[in-house]
Amino acid sequence: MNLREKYLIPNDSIITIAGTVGVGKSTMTKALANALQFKTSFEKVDTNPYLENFYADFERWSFHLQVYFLAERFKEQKKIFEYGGGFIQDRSIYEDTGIFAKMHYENGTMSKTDYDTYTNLFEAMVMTPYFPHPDLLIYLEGSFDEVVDRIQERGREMEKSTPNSYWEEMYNRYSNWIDNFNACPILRINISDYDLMKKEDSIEPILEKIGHFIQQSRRWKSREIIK
Ligand SMILES: Nc1ncnc2c1ncn2[C@@H]1O[C@H](COP(=O)(O)OP(=O)(O)O)[C@@H](O)[C@H]1O
Ligand SMILES: Nc1ncnc2c1ncn2[C@H]1C[C@H](O)[C@@H](COP(=O)(O)O)O1
Repeated sequence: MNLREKYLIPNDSIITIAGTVGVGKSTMTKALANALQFKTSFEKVDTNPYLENFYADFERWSFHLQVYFLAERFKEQKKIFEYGGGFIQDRSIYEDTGIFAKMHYENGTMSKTDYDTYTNLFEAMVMTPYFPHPDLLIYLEGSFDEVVDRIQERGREMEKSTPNSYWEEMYNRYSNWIDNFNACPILRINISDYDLMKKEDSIEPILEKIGHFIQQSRRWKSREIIK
């Protein structure tokens, strides 16, 4: 019996990993996909044509970057839909609007006109049959110091040279955002409760929780349909 069967995780599940920059989403995405033999949907950082410019000048590039991310994420959503699930997704589309676009608008680094255009586009794209909401959003959380250490350790120059106040504001916004998030079921995991680097089998308790959550939420959904 493989791990997916052992923990009763349906093979058409869609699991999204959310959390602030550097918290460990990509690492978790790889580990879960590997354990479950699922496909992955990653954020492409190296080939993003706007990201470096954006970090150098938020005001000039924030709208361009948001539209780029939205288009990329929408293509990924469409792919997940066409495959019929069985995916682990690195970061949710909800974070683009709920964290990044909002933060830049509220800080004055995205104009109201651009923010309204972006929000209209987001709403038009999300209200389509191509948009499968995930079965589960896994929210990774840890202390601010741990997160900043990981950003430094990973070593992307554009992030290392961004002031800590940017990461701190993002960290606080994430905490408020997740407390009010209700678009799909959430499983919160603290990064100090597992260590995928040193203990490979620390994925198993996470798989157990995922199986439990998805079973429960699918039972709920089928009850709602019967009603
Ligand atoms: N469980 C872990 N223990 C220790 N270091 C980790 C762990 N998960 C991720 N890291 C390290 O933290 C950094 C950021 O991880 P990454 O998965 O790229 O984060 P994200 O995708 O959330 O930005 C990387 O250097 C990675 O090797
Ligand atoms: N929607 C976004 N707006 C601005 N910046 C974003 C957005 N989504 C991701 N990013 C940035 C943040 C990081 O520098 C890289 C990759 O994120 P990570 O959390 O490391 O996967 O892109």
